[in-house]
Amino acid sequence: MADASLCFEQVRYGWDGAPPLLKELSLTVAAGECVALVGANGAGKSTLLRLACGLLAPSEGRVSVGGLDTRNARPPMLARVAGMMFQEAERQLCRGRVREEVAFASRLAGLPEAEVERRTAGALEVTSLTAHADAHPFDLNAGERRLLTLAALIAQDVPLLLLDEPTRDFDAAQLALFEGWLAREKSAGRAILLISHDYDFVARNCPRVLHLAGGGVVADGPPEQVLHDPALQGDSAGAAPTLPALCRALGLAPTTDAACFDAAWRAVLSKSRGEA
Ligand SMILES: Nc1ncnc2c1ncn2[C@@H]1O[C@H](COP(=O)(O)OP(=O)(O)OP(=O)(O)O)[C@@H](O)[C@H]1O
Repeated sequence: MADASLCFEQVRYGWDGAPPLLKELSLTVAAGECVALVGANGAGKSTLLRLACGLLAPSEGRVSVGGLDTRNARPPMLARVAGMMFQEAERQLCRGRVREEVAFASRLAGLPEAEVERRTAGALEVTSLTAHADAHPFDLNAGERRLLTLAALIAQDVPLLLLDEPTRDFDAAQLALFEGWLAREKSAGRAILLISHDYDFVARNCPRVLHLAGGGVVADGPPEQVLHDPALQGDSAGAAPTLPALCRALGLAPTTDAACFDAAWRAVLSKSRGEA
């Protein structure tokens, strides 16, 4: 897989007329990492993702993807390295048929038609959308529309994926499908930076979490650590993940792993039975 690294160096960015939203922000995401970006509403998470894919350019500092400086690289070059899923799926849908939407980026990249069709069929299958291939994207339900944006990214086959609240429209079956796909992509070495307010989802799927606040990354670590930062609990739309919260309430070491929790709790129970 091509170089998937993402690097922010001392990045500053402010929307027109507003005070700087991001200030001297530095971070890296390496190939094979699945990193969650969390923080309060308005902290600048979506803005950061747009900077990461080159839709926005930093006022100061440097953003690079796969070694390309986003300020200098041409959009077709960036599109070979990074793909983005927007927070509102419908905002990025631009074709009148599901299969056309999935094929769009590969066609734009000038791939041979046989390859475009192979990728499109594969992506529709992975996302369980084959039966909807000839539907209009706006005739899909919200979760299917979200899966359609995922299918388009799968067909684009880029090493770095930027996903803005990817799970927000999913029902339980769609979420399970998405988490299965995510696990396979992680082991294939794809780099993923995703925004989520669902901390249970983050705890299950992202070994590294970045907390964005005050224009910078204020915490960077495993979910057990970052998602329990009192500062995050105070200002975020999310809620502490259930399992570590339960561990804390029961006086156990926090874990996001159900089997570890089960073993620790059984040990406590058998100890208390022995003492009784
Ligand atoms: N297109 C825009 N034009 C001008 N200002 C914008 C634009 N998009 C975002 N902003 C400003 O940037 C701030 C941060 O927005 P952003 O969407 O990056 O935050 P966020 O952390 O992703 O929030 P949320 O969790 O609610 O999605 C907003 O409060 C808004 O004032």
